[in-house]
Amino acid sequence: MTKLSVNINKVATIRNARGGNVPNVPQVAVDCEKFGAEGITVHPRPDQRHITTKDVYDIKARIKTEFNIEGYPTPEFIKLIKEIRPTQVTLVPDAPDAITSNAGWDTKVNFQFLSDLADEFKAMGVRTSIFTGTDPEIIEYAAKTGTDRIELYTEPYATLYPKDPEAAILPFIEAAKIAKHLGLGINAGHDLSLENLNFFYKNIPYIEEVSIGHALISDALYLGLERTIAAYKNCLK
Ligand SMILES: CC(=O)[C@@H](O)[C@H](O)COP(=O)(O)O
Ligand SMILES: NCC(=O)COP(=O)(O)O
Repeated sequence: MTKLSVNINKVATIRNARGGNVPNVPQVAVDCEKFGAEGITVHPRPDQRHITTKDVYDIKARIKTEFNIEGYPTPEFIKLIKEIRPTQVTLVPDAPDAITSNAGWDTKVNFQFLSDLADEFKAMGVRTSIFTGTDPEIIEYAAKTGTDRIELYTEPYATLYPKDPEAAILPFIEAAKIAKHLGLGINAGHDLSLENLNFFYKNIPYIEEVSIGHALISDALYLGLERTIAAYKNCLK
């Protein structure tokens, strides 16, 4: 079964536009769970432009499913993970001013850094996932760090999918096979949508979790959150 973790960054973007508490971000997290989400994902960024540090504590206090916190492992981020102890930490190599995540780690170059972090998070009982592309060598080095999982960066899949679905999925099928063979759990995310999710799932049904935010929250403007989450879960069958 592939779990759906709803990324609620964009809900915080709307809230922050006015500086008040509308929409109420932790309440939206609770409601996503009520509507069937099997996890909540947030990606607090250094400029706190959407999810704030306070949101992370407030969400942790309210949700009952899996909490996935994504981010670049600065000392502040590592401290947050130590205090919150989420279900999963996803390490992402974003520069502080990145508009959004735009690449996976070079796990060869950053091997020692990532290995030390995987040790540290695993010792505190937090599942670790490393954001990667599909290059086999990158995945081999990810496995050597001792990480529990990788998260495949699916933007290249989403971009090519409308033109050539078979070509778009091929590197992901190969990458997932290698990761599975190496004993890694596999997550996926970035730009997954109602248009491209089912094809991804059908080709790699053993993906453990997809985290989806931008398209899902956009769809919810038309369909409402409850129908939207049901529609996304329907793509994972
Ligand atoms: C790690 C990843 O793929 C991202 O999709 C991310 O969590 C989204 O971040 P933004 O919502 O800030 O674009
Ligand atoms: N890890 C990917 C994520 O959480 C959401 O990415 P997106 O759906 O907002 O592109």
